[in-house]
Amino acid sequence: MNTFVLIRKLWPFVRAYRGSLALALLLTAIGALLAQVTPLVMEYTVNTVQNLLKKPIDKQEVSWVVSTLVAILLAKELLSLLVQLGQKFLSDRIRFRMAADLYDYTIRRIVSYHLSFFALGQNQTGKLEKRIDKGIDSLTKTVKNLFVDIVPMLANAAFALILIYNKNVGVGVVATLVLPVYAYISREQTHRQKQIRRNIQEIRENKANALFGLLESIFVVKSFVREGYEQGRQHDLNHRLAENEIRHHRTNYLFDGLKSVAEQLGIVLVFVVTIYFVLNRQMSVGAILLHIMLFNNVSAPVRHLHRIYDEYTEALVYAEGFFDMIENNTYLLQRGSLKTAAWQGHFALRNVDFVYPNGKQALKNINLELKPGKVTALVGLSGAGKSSALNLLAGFYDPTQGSILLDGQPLSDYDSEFVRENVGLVLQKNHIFAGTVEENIRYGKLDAPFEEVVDAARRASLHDQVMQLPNGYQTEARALSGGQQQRIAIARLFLKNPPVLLLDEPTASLDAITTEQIKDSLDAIKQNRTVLIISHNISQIMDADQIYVLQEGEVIGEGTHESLYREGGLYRDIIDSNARSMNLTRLAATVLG
Ligand SMILES: Nc1ncnc2c1ncn2[C@@H]1O[C@H](COP(=O)(O)OP(=O)(O)OP(=O)(O)O)[C@@H](O)[C@H]1O
Repeated sequence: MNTFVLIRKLWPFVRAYRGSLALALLLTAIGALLAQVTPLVMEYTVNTVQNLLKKPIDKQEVSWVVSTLVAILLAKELLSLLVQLGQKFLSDRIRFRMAADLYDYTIRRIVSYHLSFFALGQNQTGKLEKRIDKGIDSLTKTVKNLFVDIVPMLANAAFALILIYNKNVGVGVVATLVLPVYAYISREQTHRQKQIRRNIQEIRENKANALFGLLESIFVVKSFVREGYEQGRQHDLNHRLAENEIRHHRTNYLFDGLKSVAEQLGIVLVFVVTIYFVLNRQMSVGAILLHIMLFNNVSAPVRHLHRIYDEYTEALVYAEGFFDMIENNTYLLQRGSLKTAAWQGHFALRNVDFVYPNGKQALKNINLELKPGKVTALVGLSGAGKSSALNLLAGFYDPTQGSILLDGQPLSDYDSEFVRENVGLVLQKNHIFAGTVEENIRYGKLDAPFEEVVDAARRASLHDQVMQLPNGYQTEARALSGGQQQRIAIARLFLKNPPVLLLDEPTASLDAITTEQIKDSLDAIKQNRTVLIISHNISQIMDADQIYVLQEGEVIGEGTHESLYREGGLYRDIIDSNARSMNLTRLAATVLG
């Protein structure tokens, strides 16, 4: 990414603050002019003092000259202070507000992406978090550097150079000569740092991700006594980062030293040339002080310019990853605008192939239908592609080949929010947010009164257990057991009350009695809805109106429980295994007597 592209991408975010920017630039010009006052006053002082020394001391004249100079210097300092305060205030306002806008925009973009975006290795939680944070931080710094720091510095250096040239072209040329040397050293420095910076960025992302992973899996780490192994993995990353940081800093010190030499050389040259003119009586003694101070006004900003350039090149590296992430239209849900009141909820997959972003083909030439008001079940061994099919129906992913129809129209023609509003999901791993039980259930219907939340919890066989908790519905939901969390997800679904239900192992982590209660509740809300259920629990499968048997991503059988069982094959094997694992003979003998 180059500067032009970066400014073009940043401009939409900066535009809102163009008034503040213009004001900051105005203050900049005033500040740069003020910075030249001191050298001029010093030149005048030296020359005046020299003239005063040539004649007998006139106390009145001396005190007038001294008080005037003190007044000018104090007034200049006061004005400079006000200008700097104004600049800092404006710069902070632009920076922090723009950071907030960038965060808003990033969140809006990211939550609208397809799940396939989050399935990519480079987009794991920790890495994304680091990229967003570092990206926004670098960009806001860049705006401050570009619009608030660089311009004042350049203005200051330019005004000082103009003044030097105005005084003497020879001294001006000497002062200017140092600049290309400076620029060359800075460019070399940046060039050498580029790859190191990329390494640092990559390691930082991996480190954040590894730390997230470690904290998330702390139970597994402890149960397998893998503390030492995990420490080793973190240690490698930390040390690789440390080595790169050391190389980065070492290069900086070296080049900073070179630049300091160039600057000192400049001062010596300006000094020598000015002395030459002074001794030839072409300049006053005050010119020595004036030129040295003006040269300082040229070199000081240039010295800072490198810091800015440095931060800027770092920002370019981070900006690249950041904009790649927030401008990724490939993962934006491309959906139409269709919304229909005559919703039937008839879904159909037609010759659907689906390949995950990592290249794994999960579905091959799938044809299946979810009929309105009917219960459809997907059965198959682990990894057969059942959840993948459900993900496609929920619109989380798009098929690689083939089409998904909803009431005869391609699913992609529908407004995606409209479809998701009408579809309720209970997944294998139901995410419970940080928050109370009440907040987590209410997520199904944000404006639901408390009574409705309680009613949903009752239907999900959760209410009684919640009431036994010391803080009832105000208990932190993540502190509940796996089965209780599963029921929070089911209560959430009851509250949402959608016409289509997609259930992936809805009772996976529940005990037998709760499973039966939930089954009854689900049976009650299944009436007149389109339902898809995936379950390894045969009692939930047998009642389905239509069952599809999946094997290695393909539909290998369809029908009712009875017809599929008669056909034999995988379905029969699954049912028989289920029956055997339940030890049906003994169970029947004890239960039925
Ligand atoms: N996010 C993913 N990225 C890549 N491959 C995936 C992803 N999710 C699933 N797969 C792969 O796709 C195939 C089908 O997985 P899927 O989860 O659909 O199976 P399933 O029938 O639901 O299995 P289970 O009964 O164990 O839940 C598997 O081989 C799995 O490894």
